[in-house]
Amino acid sequence: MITIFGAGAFGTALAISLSRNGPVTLLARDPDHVAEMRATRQNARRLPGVELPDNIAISAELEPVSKGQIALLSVPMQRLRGALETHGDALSQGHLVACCKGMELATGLGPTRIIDEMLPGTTTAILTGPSFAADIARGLPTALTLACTDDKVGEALQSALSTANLRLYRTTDTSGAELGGALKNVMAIGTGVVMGAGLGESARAALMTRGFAEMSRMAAAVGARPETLSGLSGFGDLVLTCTSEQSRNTRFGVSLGRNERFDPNVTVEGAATARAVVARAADLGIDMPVTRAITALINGELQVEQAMDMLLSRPLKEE
Ligand SMILES: NC(=O)C1=CN([C@@H]2O[C@H](COP(=O)(O)OP(=O)(O)OC[C@H]3O[C@@H](n4cnc5c(N)ncnc54)[C@H](O)[C@@H]3O)[C@@H](O)[C@H]2O)C=CC1
Ligand SMILES: O=C(CO)COP(=O)(O)O
Repeated sequence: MITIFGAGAFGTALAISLSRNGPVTLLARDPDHVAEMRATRQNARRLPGVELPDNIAISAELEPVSKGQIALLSVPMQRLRGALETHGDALSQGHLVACCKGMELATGLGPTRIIDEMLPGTTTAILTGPSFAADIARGLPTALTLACTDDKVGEALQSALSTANLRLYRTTDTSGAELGGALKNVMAIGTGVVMGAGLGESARAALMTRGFAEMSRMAAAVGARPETLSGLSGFGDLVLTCTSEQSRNTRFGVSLGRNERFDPNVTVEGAATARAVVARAADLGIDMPVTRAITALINGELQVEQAMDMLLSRPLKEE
């Protein structure tokens, strides 16, 4: 039995996909949400229009996870620590797989580092890569990265979490995998701004490419492997997120580029993460001008024209 903690779009999509392999428990924190999903066999709040198969048990009560049992943590990044503070005891025996993308604002840590800090001694892993929840839920073909520092556990997780339509590639480089997923969301806000402000597809390609250079720079500074960044969790997810309006980060950026309001209830991981990345880059002593410009736009400190001037007026240099 796999436990999925967090009944948002992604947790629900993973529950649907994994229910092909066997029974799954999907945990929502709001009892009314649980009642709704049980009655309608849909998660209308987060992933409307997709049926929840019968072998998904829906609950608001987290039963203690037994030794070696798999638990996926699919809550937004900035909520992960709080969720572990509340439910750490019940989760501590399991193989925990973070399913969130981002960097914690207060500490600059990624999800596997937070799990390590909160539950020392647990084997942690992260499932990340290019995938929209709606695609996974519909059973469309998807490939993701499963990163786990313990390769034996990683192999078991890879096999348990792959399905006929969901193909997992394995690595032990958790820091590279979580960094790629965090930074691509920041770049997606930037490319959204470019498209929203009408700056064109050429500018979008330039931002993605120079953004990828910054992702690689930070990855090198923290000891992540370059091939992780050029794989599904880095380059792959950058391409998907920056080129599709299915992405909430992209849509948020488009609104920003058009000076339009954006629904504050929509999860936009890249916004808080951008601020965390700027602080982390300063600590590491690395230059990330694209990230800085995007963060200033998010913070309302720069207008689009000023951000473009700032980037375009930098000294010319070698690629
Ligand atoms: N939606 C997508 O297509 C994908 C999302 N992700 C990642 O998955 C993570 C979750 O995103 P979504 O599911 O899309 O967000 P969402 O906004 O659809 O849902 C978030 C869910 O987390 C729950 N939650 C928040 N705090 C909680 C807590 N303390 N305890 C229990 N539940 C809590 C909320 O009630 C909500 O149901 C994010 O980091 C996102 O980047 C990754 C790949 C695809
Ligand atoms: O992570 C995702 C795609 O891989 C989902 O992107 P958004 O969070 O921007 O919707």
